[in-house]
Amino acid sequence: MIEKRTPIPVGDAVNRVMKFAGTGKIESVPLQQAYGRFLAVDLIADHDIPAFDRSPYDGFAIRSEDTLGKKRVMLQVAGEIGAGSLHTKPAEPFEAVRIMTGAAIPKGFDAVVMLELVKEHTKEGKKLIELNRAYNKGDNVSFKGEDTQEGTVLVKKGTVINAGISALLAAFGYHQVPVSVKPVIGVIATGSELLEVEEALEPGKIRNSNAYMILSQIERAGAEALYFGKLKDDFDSCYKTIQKAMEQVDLLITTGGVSVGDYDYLPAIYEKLNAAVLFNKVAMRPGSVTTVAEVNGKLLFGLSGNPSACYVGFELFARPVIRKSQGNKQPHLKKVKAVLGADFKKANPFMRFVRGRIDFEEDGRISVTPSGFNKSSAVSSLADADAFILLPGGTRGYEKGMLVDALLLNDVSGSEWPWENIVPSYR
Ligand SMILES: Nc1nc2c(c(=O)[nH]1)N[C@H]1C(S)=C(S)[C@@H](COP(=O)(O)OP(=O)(O)OC[C@H]3O[C@@H](n4cnc5c(N)ncnc54)[C@H](O)[C@@H]3O)O[C@H]1N2
Ligand code: MOO
Ligand SMILES: [Mg+2]
Repeated sequence: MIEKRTPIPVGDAVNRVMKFAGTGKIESVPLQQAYGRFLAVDLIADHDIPAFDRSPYDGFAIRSEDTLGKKRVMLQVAGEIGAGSLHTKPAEPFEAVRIMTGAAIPKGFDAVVMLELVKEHTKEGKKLIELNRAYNKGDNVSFKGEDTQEGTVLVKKGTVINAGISALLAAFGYHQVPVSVKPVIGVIATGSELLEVEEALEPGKIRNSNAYMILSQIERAGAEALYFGKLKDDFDSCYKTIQKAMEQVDLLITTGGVSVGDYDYLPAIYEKLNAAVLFNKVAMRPGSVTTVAEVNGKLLFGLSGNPSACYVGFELFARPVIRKSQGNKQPHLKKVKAVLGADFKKANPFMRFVRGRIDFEEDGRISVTPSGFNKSSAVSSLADADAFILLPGGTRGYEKGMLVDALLLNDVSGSEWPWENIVPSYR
């Protein structure tokens, strides 16, 4: 008798898995290696930016009171400073200092005149400038703290470090950056039909594409992959390799062998490992066979052998665990509204995650169109997919032009649990 599996809703399955997302350790890495990592502390401004009033232009620092109510005024140039240099001589009435962009406004001066608005003269070996209007205090000054003020929380712990955050880390002196240690994710492909990438095709065999797909997905999710190779559908060798691999990783992903076929050994392996199966059937397409089990607090993901199902299973269940374990507060795929670019007239009781491509239309709308052959076994449509078209299960199909939800695959900002209140647009 074939074992009967009870499908659970996607949301319930995600919640079950997320309970086991650990909290990772912290390490310190050189700033140049911090891009893409998860920041492990709040980044708080410990000084104002700018830290001093400075000139936004190449020109002259002046005392605005010397120009008050005047249409024409001559000032004597008392010095010259580039960015990084200081002018420390006390300011005298009717003096100006030639100043470059970024240089600190010298004490006693309170406005800047752009070089282009000044006429320069020399009289008895002295440099003079002529202004043709009055200036107010603060004219053309970049003020201390105008960008950000001391004490401001600029970036929250758990955020993925982007180029802008790298700039802030540098600005606040983070030569070494505290980041979450990347979890190590093991990958094992199972299947007697699998050939190595470099092997020639043989009748009935296929090349192992899932492993390399998952290795890339692990990298995109922000973890470290450890590849254990491919295995034949053989209970003993699969059991031994999985058991040993579990000791070396934080989380293990297998592909294939989780369904009900004669050579689908993963269910029996979970049993022998004394693993608690969190679920072995999810009400979704593709990826309904996705199984997750837990041994001694470590998760074992049994992703489907079918490439599209495997891909979807990773993004829905493994990605958020990887991100949450690094302190990220928005570990799930970001959800946006998009106009459906194709018909899905056949109703399906399960929630569908169709691989799609996002386009920004000229009228400002976002559209999402299937990226190709749409079966669980499809591999070609994954190449062009940058979103999942989320089609809730129900008794009706979907038509081109309807507003649907799409989950973004390349976005790093992510989302808190995004599957609340998903209502098909025809309701
Ligand atoms: N009687 C039933 N049969 C099947 C059911 C079911 O409920 N009852 N579920 C189907 C669904 S849905 C899926 S999805 C697949 C899942 O199968 P497995 O996870 O057990 O995977 P395999 O049987 O090992 O392989 C399935 C398919 O994928 C190809 N494959 C496997 N590994 C790779 C790889 N590394 N790279 C590329 N392609 C791979 C494999 O050759 C098979 O074609 O079961 C259905 N059957
Ligand atoms: O797990 Mo299967 O992918 O539903 O086709
Ligand atoms: Mg199978």
